Amino acid sequence: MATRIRPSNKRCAVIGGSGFLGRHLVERLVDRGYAVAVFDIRQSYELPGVTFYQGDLCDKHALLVALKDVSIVFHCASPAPASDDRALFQRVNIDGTRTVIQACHEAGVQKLVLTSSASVVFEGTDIKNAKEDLPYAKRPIDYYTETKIQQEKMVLEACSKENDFLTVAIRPHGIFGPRDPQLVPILVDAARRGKMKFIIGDGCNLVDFTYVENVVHGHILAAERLKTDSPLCAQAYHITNDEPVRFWDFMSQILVGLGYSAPRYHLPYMLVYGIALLLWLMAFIMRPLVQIKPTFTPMRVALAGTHHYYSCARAKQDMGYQPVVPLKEAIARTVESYPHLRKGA
Ligand SMILES: NC(=O)C1=CN([C@@H]2O[C@H](COP(=O)(O)OP(=O)(O)OC[C@H]3O[C@@H](n4cnc5c(N)ncnc54)[C@H](O)[C@@H]3O)[C@@H](O)[C@H]2O)C=CC1
Ligand SMILES: CC(C)=CCC[C@@H](C)[C@H]1CC[C@H]2C3=C(CC[C@]12C)[C@@]1(C)CCC(=O)C[C@@H]1CC3
Repeated sequence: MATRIRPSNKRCAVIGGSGFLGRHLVERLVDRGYAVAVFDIRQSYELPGVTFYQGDLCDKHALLVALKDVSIVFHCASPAPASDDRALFQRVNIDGTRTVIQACHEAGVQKLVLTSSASVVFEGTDIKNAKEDLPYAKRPIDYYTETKIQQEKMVLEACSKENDFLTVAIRPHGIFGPRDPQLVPILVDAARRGKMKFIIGDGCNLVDFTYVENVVHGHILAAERLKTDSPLCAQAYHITNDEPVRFWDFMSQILVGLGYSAPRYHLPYMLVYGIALLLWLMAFIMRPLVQIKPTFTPMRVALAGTHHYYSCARAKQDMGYQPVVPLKEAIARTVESYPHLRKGA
């Protein structure tokens, strides 16, 4: 029988614990009796049982203070994909993750759980029910993804049974839920500016949107099942809701739930992609003179108009993963949690 960690004896750290996913993870860990250290460049809340350490993960000395007596580290810090800042992604996701690994070694941490991303294999074209053995994208869709690939490789390569340091990577996709600063706010902003009338393509493309509590569940299972003799060592796992949904149906359900109209008019995918590419090029050329942030980036159009959904069979098999909140319930909870974004609010 598999041995179970006794949470009350365990101290873990969540790097990026002030963020959307990180905070949900911290709350669940506290519920399960873990003592949690949060390490983040900002502190966004307070919670009994949680100690906050404010600092940059590129600073090993600051990290070492937070990792004292910690046996499990969850690394879910990253600059936001929308920042599109190559140097920042390189510094935090690559150099910073190397520093996290070094700090883990020096502090005697036994397990490192990385929040990677399913997009490490996405090149902007259809992905249907992909397993984890799909090769990394040769042409990643943006700098963020480029650095997530290198980050994942680095963490998995650091796994060493001899040195009693085990690592695993979780690849979520399209995380949503209460307090998410990205998905729902971007969507509502686009609706309020009259930009959510159109469906890109035929509207049939299937995508994984994953409720944050399911992603948290996957992380905690991974940490607790990661053992020297388990198949999880140095592996990556897709964690999804296991209910791929039409991208535009999902968007429509959120919009209608918040009182906005669902998109109705179809536009050809290639036309919109071409326009987005042109706008991106213009913004790039004019960068030295003026900073423009177009809503329609080629990356967003690709996300909105292609299939991208992933199999979580490996997580089911190796760690007994099953989503704990089904999609319908997850959408209802999410809509409920944004009263301030309702139409007319
Ligand atoms: N939101 C999504 O749909 C998906 C997210 N992910 C990954 O999940 C993780 C968490 O994402 P979210 O919670 O959505 O992002 P978030 O932006 O809400 O949280 C990231 C946290 O990292 C912190 N951080 C950033 N740079 C830091 C640094 N140099 N030192 C210390 N802390 C730093 C931020 O202050 C923030 O609190 C990220 O690694 C992201 O790549 C993966 C797939 C999908
Ligand atoms: C599944 C997955 C990886 C989701 C990531 C979340 C965001 C990338 C999406 C959240 C809101 C989406 C959105 C668009 C693209 C993708 C998102 C930013 C559009 C810009 C697509 C073109 C439109 O018609 C407007 C959309 C607004 C919302």
